[in-house]
This record gives sequence, structure tokens and C-alpha cells, in this order.
Amino acid sequence: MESPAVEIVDLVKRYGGTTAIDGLTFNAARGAVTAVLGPNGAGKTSTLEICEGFRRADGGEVKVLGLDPSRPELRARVGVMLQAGGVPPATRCGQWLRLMARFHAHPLDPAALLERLGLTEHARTPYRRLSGGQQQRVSLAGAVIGRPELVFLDEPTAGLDPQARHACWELVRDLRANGVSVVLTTHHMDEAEKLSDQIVIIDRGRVVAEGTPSSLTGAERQLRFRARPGLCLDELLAALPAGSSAKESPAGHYIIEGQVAPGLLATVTTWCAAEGVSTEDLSIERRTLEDVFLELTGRELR
Ligand SMILES: Nc1ncnc2c1ncn2[C@@H]1O[C@H](COP(=O)(O)OP(=O)(O)OP(=O)(O)O)[C@@H](O)[C@H]1O
Repeated sequence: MESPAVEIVDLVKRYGGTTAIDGLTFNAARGAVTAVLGPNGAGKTSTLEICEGFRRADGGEVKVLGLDPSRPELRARVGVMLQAGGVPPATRCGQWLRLMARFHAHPLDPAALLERLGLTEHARTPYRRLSGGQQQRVSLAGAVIGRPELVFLDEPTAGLDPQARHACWELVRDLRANGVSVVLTTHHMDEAEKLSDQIVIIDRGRVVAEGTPSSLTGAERQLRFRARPGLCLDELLAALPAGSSAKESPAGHYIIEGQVAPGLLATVTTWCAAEGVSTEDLSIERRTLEDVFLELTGRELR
């Protein structure tokens, strides 16, 4: 049987006294997009860097395309986009991409890739003079130029404008359509929900949840609205069907869960009207991935 694209078992990584990865275990399937999510400092970049062969683990086992990440033959089969560029500052991006293409047996056409990522007019600009978002796109181009079997993308859309973000998503979808395995990190929950087949949420170096986007968000719907902070939720709950729950999170944002039946909306609006409470953005929707993420990883800053 073919091995997963990435197999991680009981991974441990320490930096001095800090345990950045603390017994991490998950697989990324072949031909799928796997998003690794987690708060700042959760251990995402460390994990990717170990998979990419740039860092050594202190414990556990990692296999990439069935091989130890240090194996040199992986360089031709795996594309890597680092968080911090990895492109020589004085090099013109077109020249750099053509050079990268020469290292591969069947590369993509550098000019077509530059065009696709909106970089054609910057092809002669030294990397250091490009904007942050343009530099990101050059790094992304470098990760895919060699038609890899597996691509690691560390926050590929951080700092990109909406147009470039969409171009990046299209590129990821094309990679997947061509059977390429993609492992990416992102802080954009909407992006993870739209792009990925599998999501792994990590916190403090451990997996706290994994599954498809819909298995994580669940089928249950919620009623949400905004109103002035500090409504008396006990009174509201008394008007709702038994088994309902109501919470205010964050201040002024209300979420009602339970049997979201047709009459619920009427009950809530009637209660609000009787209390002289004006509501905004009243909607019935499924939990978002961001809700799940915040529930699992908390709201305190890291
Ligand atoms: N080279 C290093 N030396 C010391 N500590 C490090 C080093 N690299 C990472 N760390 C620490 O390891 C932990 C995990 O860092 P890592 O960069 O893997 O997190 P991350 O999930 O990618 O975070 P972010 O979302 O902010 O990019 C953090 O506490 C960080 O401070």
C-alpha cells in the first residue's frame, strides 16, 4: 500500500527549555490538501521544517513520501515555500525562477508561472525591492516550479491582497487536481475551510482536533445576533425551548444553540422587542471553523 504523503508519529522538538512539539501525531494523505492550523507558537513551522529536512526532531518519527526527511532524493520530489522567502535578495525573480527550473527534470514554464502569479512586470526586479506580497508569490512559484509530488506551503497567503490570495487558491486547487499532495499552514480559517480536504488543529505542540472541514464544524446550526453587551441570558433562555443554550462571546455577540426550529427566530426577536433590545446581523448558520478553533484553543493571546 502507498504510504501517506506525510506520516508523523509522537514527534517531539525542543528549543533549549521550550518544548515546541510535544508528541504530535498525524498523517497527511496523498493527493489531498491538508491544512495545519494553530495559534502563534503552536509548533506549525517547526513541524513543517522537520518534514522539509531543515530541522532535526528530538523524538518520534517522521516519514515524507515514505522516506526519512533527510533523504536527498526528496529534494526533487518535494516543493517548499518557507515563511521567510529563501530567495537571494539581489537576484531578479525571473532569473531565480529560471535557475530553479534548471534543477528539475520536467519543470513548469517559468514565464507562464510568473504570468499566472501576476509577476511578469516584476521579473527583472531584484527580490529585495519587491513588496512583501510579491516576495511571497515568488517563493510560492519556487515551491511549485519543479512539478513536485508534495508541496509544503508555510502561510502562503500571509500578506497577499485579495487578488493574489485567489490566484494562490487557484494554484493550490490545480496542484490537487493534478494529484499533488499539499500541506499548508494558515491563520485564515475561511481559507482552510475552502481549500482543504483535511484539517489538523494543533496547540502547544499537540493535535487537539482533526478531520474534514465539515466533520469539525458539524451539521448543527446556530442562531447568531449582535446586540448591546450584557443581555440577561437567563431570561432569554427561559423563553426558549428546553435544551437550548445561549452565550455571549465576545461581548455583544450572541450565539444560541439547540433545536434551531422555525419558531426560534420569532421567539428571540419577540423577546428582544419586549426588552427594547435592537439586534443586528441576525442569522441562522452552521458553526464556522473559526468558532471551533477558538473553542479548542481559547481566546487568550499567545
Ligand atoms: N529557533 C528557535 N529557537 C528557539 N525557540 C524557537 C525557535 N523556533 C521556534 N521556537 C519556539 O517554538 C515554539 C513553536 O514555534 P513555531 O514557529 O513552530 O510556531 P508556529 O505555530 O509556526 O507559530 P506562528 O503561527 O507564529 O508562525 C514557539 O514557542 C517558538 O518561540
